[in-house]
Amino acid sequence: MGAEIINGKELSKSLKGKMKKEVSILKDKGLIPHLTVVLVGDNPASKSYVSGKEKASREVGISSEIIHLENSIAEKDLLEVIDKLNKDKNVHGILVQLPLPEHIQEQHVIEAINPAKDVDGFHPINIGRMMTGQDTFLPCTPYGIITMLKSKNIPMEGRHAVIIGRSNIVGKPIGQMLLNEHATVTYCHSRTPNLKEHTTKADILIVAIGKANVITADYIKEDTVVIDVGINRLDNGKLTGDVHFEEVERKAAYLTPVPRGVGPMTITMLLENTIKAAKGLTNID
Ligand SMILES: Nc1nc(=O)c2c([nH]1)NC[C@@H]1CN(c3ccc(C(=O)N[C@@H](CCC(=O)O)C(=O)O)cc3)C=[N+]21
Repeated sequence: MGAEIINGKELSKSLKGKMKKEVSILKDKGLIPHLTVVLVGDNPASKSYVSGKEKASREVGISSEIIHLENSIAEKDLLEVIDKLNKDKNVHGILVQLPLPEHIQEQHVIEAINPAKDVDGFHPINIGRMMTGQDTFLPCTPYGIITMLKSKNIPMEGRHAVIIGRSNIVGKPIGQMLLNEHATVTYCHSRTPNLKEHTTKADILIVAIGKANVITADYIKEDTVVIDVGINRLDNGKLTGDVHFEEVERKAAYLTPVPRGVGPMTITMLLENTIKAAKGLTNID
């Protein structure tokens, strides 16, 4: 037995193949989707994610550009850069890599992006549209998770989804999106007493804690679908998730690996959102 592994890297590959065809049709019509990524400072993890986004864009024929700014840039100067991109007709998608330096308020930056170009889906207008079930840019990581579940025809309707983590970019939105798919949703977080009491009732368990290997087999019942959103770099340089893979693999029905799980899907959904932005399909002004 053992869990079926949902390989995000392979699923990404097949989705990117389809997108490549779509982009080439758009190009024939004179429309080249363009993504601008704004990177502030020299955080090594951010740099590596940004180059992953650039590589994936290239693979499907999306034109992408990185604007690299000094760590010391003033908030008002960053907002000016965003304003220029908002006004540039050739820029369809804008992504400001997070986290930002401490002297910059992330929320100011997120709210400065034109919602019609907000391919991260972080703008309050897009969050509101997502919560009310309207067509919009869905945040990439949760969108990737839903896409992984659908790729395996895993039912969500009436299932009990338990989420560990309540960040604005993963925990909160994945709960809302699962609710839109008619799941019953429980949110857990760092102040939840008796975490196990909740996780052992989950049909679908979304783990976004940010601590290596904490979810062991005793946290789940048999046949749970376990989605590991954690990315932890160990001292030996290896990447690992929040889920103890070997233990949970023996008990779960499905499990996503780290690496090659949710991470690559996050980038792939960003490409989907960029194509959507280029086509101007969201009815956002
Ligand atoms: N505005 C903004 N939008 C984001 O979407 C965003 C962000 N800021 N800040 C940071 C997080 C993190 N994130 C990841 C993307 C790809 C992988 C990924 O491809 N991971 C590979 C491994 C990559 C490696 O080896 O380092 C994998 O899991 O297989 C991981 C993490 C996007 N984020």
